[in-house]
Amino acid sequence: MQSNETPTCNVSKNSAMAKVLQQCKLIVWDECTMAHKKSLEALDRTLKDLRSNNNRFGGAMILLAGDFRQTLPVIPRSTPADELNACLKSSNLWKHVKVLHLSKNMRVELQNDQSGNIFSKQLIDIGNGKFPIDMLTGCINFPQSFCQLTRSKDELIQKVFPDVSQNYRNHDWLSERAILAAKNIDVNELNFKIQEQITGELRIYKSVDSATNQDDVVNYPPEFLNSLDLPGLPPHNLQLKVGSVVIMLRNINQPRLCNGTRLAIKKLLNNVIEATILKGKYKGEDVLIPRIPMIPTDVPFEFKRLQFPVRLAFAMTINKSQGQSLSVCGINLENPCFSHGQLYVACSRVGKPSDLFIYAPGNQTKNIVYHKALQ
Ligand SMILES: Nc1ncnc2c1ncn2[C@@H]1O[C@H](COP(=O)(O)OP(=O)(O)OP(=O)(O)O)[C@@H](O)[C@H]1O
Repeated sequence: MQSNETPTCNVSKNSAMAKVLQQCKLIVWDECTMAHKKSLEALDRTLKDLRSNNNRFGGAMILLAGDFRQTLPVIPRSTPADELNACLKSSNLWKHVKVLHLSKNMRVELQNDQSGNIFSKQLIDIGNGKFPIDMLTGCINFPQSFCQLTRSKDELIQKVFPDVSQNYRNHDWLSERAILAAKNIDVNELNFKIQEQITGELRIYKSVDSATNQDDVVNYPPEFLNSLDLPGLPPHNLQLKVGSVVIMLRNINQPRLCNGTRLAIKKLLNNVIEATILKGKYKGEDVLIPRIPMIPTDVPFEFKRLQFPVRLAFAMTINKSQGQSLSVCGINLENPCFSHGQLYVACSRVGKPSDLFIYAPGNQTKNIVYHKALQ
């Protein structure tokens, strides 16, 4: 998608994708609250053009699935107003959306746990910004009935990944647990700590970074580019062990290897990583991951990083976890949530309080909800 005012999708008229888009009757767009309004508007323009039909979306029906209590588009260095302005509800197309409600939390219901009713009500209260706030601190206190509180990060790791040095070989065990945090800095620290507990040789892959524009080469030397750790981009210094969990950062072979797929490392070779898919339809399949060039979009100049498109994923950011179900979930709130819906997304990955472990200094934290997003 281009970054101008009226972008279209990058689909040429003769491509296989164009054929699918011309013939389909229904397009399902999941996790729509995270989408930028311009991406939906780009789809509208593209479908009109490809289908030679001036009706909305070229006459196709679009099913948007999502919950506006969850996170909004990520806009670097933005204000709440920027995020609200970027979300689908601010698009001219929104007035044509017919809203249908789902009322049961199936993730909770499936657990058949006696805490179910209270837990799903507590989750909804967090999502709606109705959870009682301590007037002195502006924070919420976690009641005993809501989660298992831990006293330290080490205890959090121990509760979510008990005996990881033995259990990591069991892919079912590994696939159903993760620790979440709002910021990458906390996620990285947790990942290093957990990977340290796995035996085996640490393999280091350094990326090759270069400015793409010849005029920028002298201003942005490789050492500077190497020092940049950007969200959505693998690190320059990628340190992995066999058995570690990683997450894909790009779609390289859909539908098997998509942005967000979690895998366990099987072999760390010089030019390729072999890994096993942990969840979903292709669970258990071994795949090969090559190094690919990646160009980040949120820096004021263009540069390219040649690296394996993966990050460690024993821990991941709350935004990355949206859409996933977990059997055991840890949340590190040392740095509190900083944007709409993050606490609700994090707490609602599991179906019962005994599977939710939280580390929050003072047992309290901020719950950020933009009420305008819920109207
Ligand atoms: N109608 C249903 N009957 C039985 N199980 C269901 C039903 N709907 C959902 N589930 C189960 O509930 C869990 C959560 O479902 P799903 O991931 O589709 O929810 P979601 O609304 O997309 O959640 P989120 O957006 O918070 O990630 C899954 O394990 C799914 O299989």
